[in-house]
Amino acid sequence: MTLQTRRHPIAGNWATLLLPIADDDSIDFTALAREIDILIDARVDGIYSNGTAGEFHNQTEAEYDRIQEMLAGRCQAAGMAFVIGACQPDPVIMLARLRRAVPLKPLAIQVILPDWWPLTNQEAIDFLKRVSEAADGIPLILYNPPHAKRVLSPRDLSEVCRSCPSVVGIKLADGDAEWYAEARAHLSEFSLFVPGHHLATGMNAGVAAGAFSNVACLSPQGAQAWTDMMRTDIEAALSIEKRICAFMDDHVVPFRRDHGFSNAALDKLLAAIGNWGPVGTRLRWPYRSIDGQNAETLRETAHAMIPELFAPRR
Ligand SMILES: CC(=O)N[C@H]1[C@H]([C@H](O)[C@H](O)CO)O[C@](O)(C(=O)O)C[C@@H]1O
Repeated sequence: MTLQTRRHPIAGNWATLLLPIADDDSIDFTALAREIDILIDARVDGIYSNGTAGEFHNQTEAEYDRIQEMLAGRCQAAGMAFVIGACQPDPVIMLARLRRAVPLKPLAIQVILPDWWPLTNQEAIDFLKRVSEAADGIPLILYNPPHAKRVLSPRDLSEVCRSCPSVVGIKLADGDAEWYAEARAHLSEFSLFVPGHHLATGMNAGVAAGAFSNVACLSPQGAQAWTDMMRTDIEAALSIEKRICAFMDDHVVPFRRDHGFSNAALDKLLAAIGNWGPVGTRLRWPYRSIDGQNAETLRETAHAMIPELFAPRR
């Protein structure tokens, strides 16, 4: 694979699977199947499992298998692109999850760097090399979230990923103008995935290929229309982004900043505000969930601030 060809066509608006959790803390697989079908009908660019919002860090191996088989089966039947998250803080479990994802033939597999003791760059390279071999030709996306034990700079990411040709994309948090300049300098050969609410900025900067997106949590179909708009009218998309960011800053981020809720709790709140499918706000023990009543209150605010995300499909 040459530097020019590594940028994989995988791009655009990716909707995350959020786990419907029943009162007894079990996963409601009937609701999960319905959720997948709704996302397929929303005609998003793709669906992915087991990001942070999909609570990959809090499920059994049997549950992991059942989620991935359900996603793969329904997406393949509908011709919908899908990505599997094999992410797990423990490298041995992560490698085993990846091996079980390979036969399901996802478009790509997401992994994180092992996340208990932080890896050196050389250890990260060794990890990605073994993972690449096990992936058997399926492209990899490295997920380096802002809350990782080690958040790598664009320069370090380039050093780590360059020698592993299977790594075609990186999902990360973006930053200021200096970060964008560094990303342009070091990471142009990779497909970069930025936070959903910064996608127009990332695309306008020529840096982002897409997002595994919190905006899709709020409205899968609205996020898709907004993403499509970026290709035809970036100025209009940027102006919508300003209002999305204002909504997040004023009404969603305070749950984390002031009350300590997790990112997954925020993403589930967004889905409950959007009210598009059978996803409640409940997270699995021991994580705290945001009371669903907040979604009822914030729905009107979201519709007033960003009506474009809730407009019926044209
Ligand atoms: C703000 C935002 O878009 N958050 C999204 C993040 C970011 O894309 C990622 O952390 C890179 O910053 O990915 C997820 O957590 C995920 O993996 O489940 C979904 C979540 O909605």
